[in-house]
Amino acid sequence: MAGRTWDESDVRVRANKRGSRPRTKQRPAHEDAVVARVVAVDRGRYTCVADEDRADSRTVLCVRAKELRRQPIVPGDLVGVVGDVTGAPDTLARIVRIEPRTTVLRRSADDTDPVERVIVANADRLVLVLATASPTPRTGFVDRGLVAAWDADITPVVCMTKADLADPTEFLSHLHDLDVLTISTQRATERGERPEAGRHEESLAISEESLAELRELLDGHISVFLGPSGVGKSTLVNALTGSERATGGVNDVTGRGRHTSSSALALTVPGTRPGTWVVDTPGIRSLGLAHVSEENLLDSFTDLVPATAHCPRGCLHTADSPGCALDAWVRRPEASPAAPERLESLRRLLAALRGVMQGGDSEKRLGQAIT
Ligand SMILES: Nc1nc2c(ncn2[C@@H]2O[C@H](COP(=O)(O)OP(=O)(O)OP(=O)(O)O)[C@@H](O)[C@H]2O)c(=O)[nH]1
Ligand SMILES: [Zn+2]
Repeated sequence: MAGRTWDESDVRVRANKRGSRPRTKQRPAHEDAVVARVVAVDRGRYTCVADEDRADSRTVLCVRAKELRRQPIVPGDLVGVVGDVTGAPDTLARIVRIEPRTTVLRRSADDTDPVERVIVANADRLVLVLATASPTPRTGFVDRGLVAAWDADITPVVCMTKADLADPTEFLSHLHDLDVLTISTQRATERGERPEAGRHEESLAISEESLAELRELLDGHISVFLGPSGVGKSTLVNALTGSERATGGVNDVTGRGRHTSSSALALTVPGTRPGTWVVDTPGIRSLGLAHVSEENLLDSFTDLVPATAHCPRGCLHTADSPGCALDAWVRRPEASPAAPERLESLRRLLAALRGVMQGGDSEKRLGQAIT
């Protein structure tokens, strides 16, 4: 079929007798649609898993119905699908409806494209992956990720990889005063040991204890993994999902040589219950925050918020704001040792957001400031 362009008219629409969608008055059309989870999007083709929580769950390749116009459909979305939903080879079904989303993870503007994009729908965990060492973990990445997660009503998790190389405790103390789930993972072999002879570095094994803990944390959730380059994110995702991102999985379905590098991909996690998904975000190293309001930004620094009650009215909370109560707050004897650094993070992010609002080269500035 190479070279041929499919469109909706190619689809033979056939009533589906096993439609599992509840019938409601609001949706008279497509009563026979089955509910499917979007797992990958590639040039107008949507790879979906129909009936994800049933024994007969299957992968169905879809196009979108014209009536959906240009509404984004992203991994994590639950959609109503009609047509041939058997998932048999060479079939193509049609997405006719996008179910209401519980959450939306956005990525805002980079400097060449001012449009804010939805990356993942319905995620309820944002796993910020950092390494204890090589590369050195940066608090700015975490602070920024926490803002993005809380702004989107998603529970953040900080995952420190390579615990075999260094002790994650000190870095994690940065999160001391915050309501954040943390976990650390490490390789299976002993510290300093070299990979087995003939074994490629990339196939490094993650310890079974680490994986069991992670599976428990992810069970029943839709979790987006995000991390700077080299932290071991792919190693983890591959170990959890059993997929080799660059080569396998969806490609069997879409028939593409390689998954498009910048889009997200939802993968199942063997050993967890149905409905558990890990969303890998290749190519996305950090989240722009241009869409986050200043108020939400401040609110996500829950450890610092109480101090602002003592600020003068209209305080901008910058280092040179007269009477800003934050400086004294982070130096209280009972404040966490990480507090001054958190304040710096907050001020960097505020400055970046304000730069954006004044019409600056947003993502670039945010990127330079934070990542
Ligand atoms: N010591 C140690 N090394 C690890 C661990 N996890 C991953 N690595 C190594 O870290 C390197 C980077 O791992 P990747 O999984 O490719 O990292 P990534 O975050 O996906 O980075 P990109 O491929 O740039 O996106 C590889 O050489 C891995 O073998 C770990 O727990 N301990
Ligand atoms: Zn202030």
